[in-house]
Amino acid sequence: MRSTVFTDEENVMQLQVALDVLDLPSALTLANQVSEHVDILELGTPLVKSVGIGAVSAIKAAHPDKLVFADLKTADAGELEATLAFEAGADLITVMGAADDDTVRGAVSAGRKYGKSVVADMIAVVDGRVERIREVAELGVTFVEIHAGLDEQARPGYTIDTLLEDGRRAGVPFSIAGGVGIGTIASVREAGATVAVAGGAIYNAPDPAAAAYELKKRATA
Ligand SMILES: O=C([C@H](O)CO)[C@H](O)[C@H](O)COP(=O)(O)O
Repeated sequence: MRSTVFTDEENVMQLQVALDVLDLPSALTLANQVSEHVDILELGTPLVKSVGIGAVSAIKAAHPDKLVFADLKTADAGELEATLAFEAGADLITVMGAADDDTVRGAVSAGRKYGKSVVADMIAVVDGRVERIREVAELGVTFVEIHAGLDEQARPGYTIDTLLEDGRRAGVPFSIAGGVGIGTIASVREAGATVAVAGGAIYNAPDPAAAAYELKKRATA
């Protein structure tokens, strides 16, 4: 694996907020509310699709001191899509871990060109997930995101535990996404995650700033 813009400083787990809103004013408002308590501002996939890649530039311009993560979930044309986001100001982008190896390689190649980071999103890779995590790590991604998407989370009986178990087994740097909240973030840290991703636990909270503050406290405890 290769670390570029992203640095795992002093092995302290970082907190990433997923701005899963659908318009730029709402994204900017939420980012302003929570930025002091988070390390990484993520433009969720629906936001990028709704607003366009210009949303990345707007968030970066408003928060130049934060890492900006464009959750592209690229499934094809890895170099092209990663380049679009890096040119727009993204510090990290996602490529699907389930994508063709050449798609992952293309995104990694763009990351190297721009000195930015590529994260492999393992959403929908369930069987053989640990093996695929190791393969994409070999392809040069900065870290993997072990992720249960919103649809998987909505199924009865969902727990974060299998994500954590695969993170422990994989032996490569990883983030966890999929219902991270006050009740689970300590277990994410204990599993050894580099980054905890929280969306709904922050944007659905009555006070998003307070929720981000509490998560950050537990992320670093
Ligand atoms: O990536 C996400 C999802 O696939 C929608 O694009 C979410 O941002 C990610 O799952 C984090 O959100 P929560 O699960 O609500 O914490």
